[in-house]
Amino acid sequence: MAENEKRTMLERLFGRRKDQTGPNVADVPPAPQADDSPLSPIVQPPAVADTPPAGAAEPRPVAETDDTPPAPFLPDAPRETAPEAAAPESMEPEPEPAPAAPVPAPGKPASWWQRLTAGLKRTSSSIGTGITDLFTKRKFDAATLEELEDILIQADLGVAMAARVTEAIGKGRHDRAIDPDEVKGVLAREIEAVLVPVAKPLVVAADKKPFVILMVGVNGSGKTTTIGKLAAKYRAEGRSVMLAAGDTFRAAAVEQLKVWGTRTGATVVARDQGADAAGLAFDALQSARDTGTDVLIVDTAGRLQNKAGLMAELEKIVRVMRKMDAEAPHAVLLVLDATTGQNALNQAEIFGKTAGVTGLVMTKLDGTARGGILVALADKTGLPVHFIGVGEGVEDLEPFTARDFARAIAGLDA
Ligand SMILES: Nc1nc2c(ncn2[C@@H]2O[C@H](COP(=O)(O)OP(=O)(O)OP(=O)(O)O)[C@@H](O)[C@H]2O)c(=O)[nH]1
Repeated sequence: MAENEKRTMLERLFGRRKDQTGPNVADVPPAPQADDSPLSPIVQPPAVADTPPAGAAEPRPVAETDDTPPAPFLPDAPRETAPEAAAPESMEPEPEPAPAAPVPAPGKPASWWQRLTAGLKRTSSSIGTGITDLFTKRKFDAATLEELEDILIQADLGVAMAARVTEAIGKGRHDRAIDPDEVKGVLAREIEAVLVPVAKPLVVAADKKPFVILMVGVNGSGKTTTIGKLAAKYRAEGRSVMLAAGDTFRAAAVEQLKVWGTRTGATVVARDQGADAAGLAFDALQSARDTGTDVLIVDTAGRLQNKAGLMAELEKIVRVMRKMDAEAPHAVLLVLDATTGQNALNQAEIFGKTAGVTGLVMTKLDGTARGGILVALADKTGLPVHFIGVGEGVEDLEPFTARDFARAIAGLDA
């Protein structure tokens, strides 16, 4: 790639003003006011006691939907083609999409490795096929190195990371024929080395009851879906779970959470649209304490009238919960949509500074050829990555493991 092209790419990737990214930037103030509206009646799970016990083989909520094709993205989900369209600026309620329900995809492979590789297929074929094409019947020289770097940049590994990996691959291999699998092997090792320090499980401490998880992220990033997947996971482990519908900005988000509550056997605490999210979180925490609930997961709005309003609301939620439990929330998970590409870096920076993010969940890795963004994130932020989402189904969320991810995106076997 020519120098000027690379500069243009650098500017495109990193040169944007911060205020052009993130949830909203308009400077229109009023944050939602506290209200006294009572908690809506707690939505009781249908038959929590009948829910499959720990270790139940299939946590899929609706087995009979197995033949249903995956639901399309909600209309407001950020797309790969329009990564900057993170959040419109209006306070007007958007048209209500049908609540996204957990949708097991038809004929999904059973093992995690198969699901992971299937989910990361777009990224791995872009990198893997690119490398195979590049190195078949060609020697390793400056031109192939440049092309390799381009392949990695296109997969969103980031310019700095791509340059580092390319350099490592090039070491001692100049002017000799090289097997594409050797290149993929070095690539996987380099990526794994970056990912190992951030691949940390989310430990639900048994002595924190409830263990409070606050979910943050821009609208459409997959917060509510991830909450549903987490609820299913914890319920399958035999824990009691309460969900607080803190995205009071969007009525459909509350409905969506209730669907997940019903399907996973988690209790849902909700209020009317526009209610004070911090008050709701406080009451949910109280209720979770009173009922001896193991895990409380608090949803939040991804879109408010502006970025400052959103951050103020998140700060208030944390402040208010700490009045009852000085250590709450015990985890603040930032949900990032992989299809937004480099914009995820800006979101990590903004939410990391203001919301006290303790870990990341990256969703929609199945919807992009640029899954390398997770490597760039690990490299730049060092934030722990707890889970990745590789599909809309309830089973498509798994703990993040460095080696598996690195080998999968390099297009190698387990
Ligand atoms: N393909 C794919 N789709 C996903 C994944 N995670 C979530 N989605 C879809 O992304 C869309 C948006 O997800 P939501 O969970 O509603 O996102 P949100 O962050 O709660 O959005 P708001 O409620 O608007 O703040 C839904 O259609 C989900 O099914 C994933 O890992 N892969």
